[in-house]
Amino acid sequence: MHSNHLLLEEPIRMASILEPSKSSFFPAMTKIVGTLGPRSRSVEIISGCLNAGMSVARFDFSWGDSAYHQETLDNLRVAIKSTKKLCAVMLDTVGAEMQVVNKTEKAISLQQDDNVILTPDKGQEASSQVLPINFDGLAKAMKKGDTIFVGQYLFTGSETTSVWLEVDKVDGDDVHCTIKNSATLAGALFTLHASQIHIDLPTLTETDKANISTWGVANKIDFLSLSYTRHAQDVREAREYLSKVGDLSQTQIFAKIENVEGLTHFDEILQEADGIILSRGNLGIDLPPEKVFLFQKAALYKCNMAGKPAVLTRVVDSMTDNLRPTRAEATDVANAVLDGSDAILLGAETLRGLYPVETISIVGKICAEAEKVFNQDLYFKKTVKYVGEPMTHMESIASSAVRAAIKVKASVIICFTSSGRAARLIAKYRPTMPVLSVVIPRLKTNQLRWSFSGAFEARQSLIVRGLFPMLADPRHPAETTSSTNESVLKVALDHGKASGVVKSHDRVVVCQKVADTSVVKIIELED
Ligand SMILES: Nc1ncnc2c1ncn2[C@@H]1O[C@H](COP(=O)(O)OP(=O)(O)O)[C@@H](O)[C@H]1O
Ligand SMILES: C=C(OP(=O)(O)O)C(=O)O
Ligand SMILES: [K+]
Ligand SMILES: [Mg+2]
Repeated sequence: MHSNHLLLEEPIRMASILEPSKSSFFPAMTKIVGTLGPRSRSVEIISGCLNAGMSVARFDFSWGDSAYHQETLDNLRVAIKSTKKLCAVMLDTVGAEMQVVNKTEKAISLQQDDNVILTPDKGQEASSQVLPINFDGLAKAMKKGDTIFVGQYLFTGSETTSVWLEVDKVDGDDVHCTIKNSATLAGALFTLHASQIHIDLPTLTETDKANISTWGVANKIDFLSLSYTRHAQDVREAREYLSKVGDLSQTQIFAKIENVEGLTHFDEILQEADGIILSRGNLGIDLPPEKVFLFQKAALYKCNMAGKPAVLTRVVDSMTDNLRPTRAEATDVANAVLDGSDAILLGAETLRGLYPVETISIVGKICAEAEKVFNQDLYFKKTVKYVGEPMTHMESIASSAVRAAIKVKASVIICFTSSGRAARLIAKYRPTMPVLSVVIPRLKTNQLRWSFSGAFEARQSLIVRGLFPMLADPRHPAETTSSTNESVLKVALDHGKASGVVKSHDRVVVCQKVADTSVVKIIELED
């Protein structure tokens, strides 16, 4: 797949664009996070999603209760077993999300130029005249002329179920608005977005804490997607909560940047978080449209240089109802890869869309094409320069492994790792070939019982571009003697051969520790 590496910066023979791509053992190096919901919760559909390339399943607690999500997760577990595809689990919080309280779930018609009142009085029934909301402080935050957006949960922006409101006046706790476009609010949940204001709701709400301490702990979630992260302190608090709530000290926190407040504090949030979700759904409304791309490019660059995974949302909204993306969407997915995304997160497309499996498959195909023309050479130089000298030993080993693998046209890099850190560092240099991260379990104790580490670390690499985890047999102790190293390497190579990623006579770069010394070695396979 990497031998015919093209560069956009060099003249491409136009006819070569038409040449079909060779199929690979995995759909793409870029990962796909799928939100599971009504349209994607049967074992059959989830299996389809896994086979199409979904490697992280997102459970969004803005919607549905924990029993509902548990049923979906149980189905996911069955699908993982039968497809033999690994998949990590992400719990997405509600956070500081404003919602319309519509207990009867009756459809509500709103007419352009009519008036509607937003009230925190949840006792009132939702109607064309009044929309009760879950937030007391809206009136304090709004003034005449401000805009408010009300949309169906995971609104796509192209549907007739979303409205723009303009604030006329604030009256006590109520906000009086003029409706700017006619729409019918139909569906289970409507969220509200008020442009560029501070919403005085906690980032981790009581509901979120309850969901994490029950569902999250019971299911040992790999990732917490922290909605509406606005400050580094939000991440610190979430981390503290995870460590005291049960066995979740290993859960990684992905900060969702969804508004201008989070954007303003991006650098400090990135330092605290394990990864970033660029939530273009909400952020795309909070920012002027002409600025969205700039945030995307700047944020992805920062994540890349920090070596932390970046996930981009809302790429193929129109596929919620259609089998093909628009041209703009198809191009957007490719640009996300060229800009440095690790993963693409699908929301409405998989949750309530008509074509969850097809969407994953098409997004994967676009990513794979973009990866082929990603200017690795330029990226590598930028990264090395950014890191500066003297490099840490590990950084130097990781970058050298990638460079060697490219120079000898290795088909794969095999990286031994226990914490996952070494593999992530290699991924940071964006090798053009897959990295098999061989996670060596470590025996650990919490003073009550013994267990092996490794499962979290293996699943958490499922969100990093280019990393493909493999959990080594715990009977191989994590001692770095040459005989244990050799036997694990043999298993890894057999695994690589069985899955088709390595063939006879291929070159393979191996990154491991022998005794106390980190080594990068190049091996040439025989038959
Ligand atoms: N159990 C192991 N056996 C052999 N080599 C290992 C093992 N764990 C890590 N390494 C290698 O040791 C070096 C240091 O990795 P380090 O980042 O300290 O480990 P980890 O990835 O577990 O955090 C890397 O070259 C890595 O590939
Ligand atoms: C993914 C997003 O958020 P959510 O789906 O949680 O509303 C987004 O805003 O892009
Ligand atoms: K959410
Ligand atoms: Mg959002």
